[in-house]
Amino acid sequence: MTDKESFIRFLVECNALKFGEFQLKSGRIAPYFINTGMFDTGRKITHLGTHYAKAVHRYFSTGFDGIYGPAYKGIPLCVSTAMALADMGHDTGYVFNRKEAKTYADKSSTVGMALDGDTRLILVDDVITSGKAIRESLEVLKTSGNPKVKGIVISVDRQEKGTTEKNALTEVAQTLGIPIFAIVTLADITAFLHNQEINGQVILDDAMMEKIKTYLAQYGSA
Ligand SMILES: O=P(O)(O)OC[C@H]1O[C@H](OP(=O)(O)OP(=O)(O)O)[C@H](O)[C@@H]1O
Ligand SMILES: O=C(O)c1cc(=O)[nH]c(=O)[nH]1
Repeated sequence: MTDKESFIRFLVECNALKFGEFQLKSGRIAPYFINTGMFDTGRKITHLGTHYAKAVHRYFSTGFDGIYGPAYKGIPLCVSTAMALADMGHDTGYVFNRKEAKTYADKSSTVGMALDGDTRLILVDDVITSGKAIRESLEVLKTSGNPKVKGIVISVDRQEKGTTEKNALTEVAQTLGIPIFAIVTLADITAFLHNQEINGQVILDDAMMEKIKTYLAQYGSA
């Protein structure tokens, strides 16, 4: 089994990949959803952090000072990635933002390592759909020391349109000049799961595959 296949299997076994009908942040109604909140035990989040740490190391080596995870789902992602990187011999910082402003004691809008204009971060997030969340999370940093974001690693590129017809990941990478890498794409997921039995069950059958194709006809952009 390839690394990508074992990651997809892990998504399925933790129920982090669901098929059905879901409203997304962008307002799109999608036939599938990735919920990294389902990595809800120490073992699962450790395993997830290891996948992210390997990807961060593969694409960015040690050229960064910390891992930034946008709230909320990015919080366990940045912590578990930093822990896994430390286990791999690269002790690095981590930081996440507050979604709501805090008005007393430590009022800063980020929690974790100190940030300044020389800090080099890697942003980790769960998925990219339209790219809105990633753009918003980069804005937050401008008023929090203005660190440099050297790259972005996500679990799944849903391979959808951004603000134009272009793929959201490519659009964000090009307009912001930040390289983005996904552990897997939707195409990897469908290629592996279509009519494939996992623990005795096919979760992506022909009918669901048709729904995904219909959705992609409207929002897809590979
Ligand atoms: O590319 P986009 O169209 O922006 O969509 C993807 C984003 O939407 C969700 O964020 P949300 O703020 O809903 O996440 P949370 O559950 O972590 O608070 C998800 O965690 C991604 O970050
Ligand atoms: O676009 C979204 O809002 C979204 C998609 C997805 O697969 N998972 C998620 O948490 N959010």
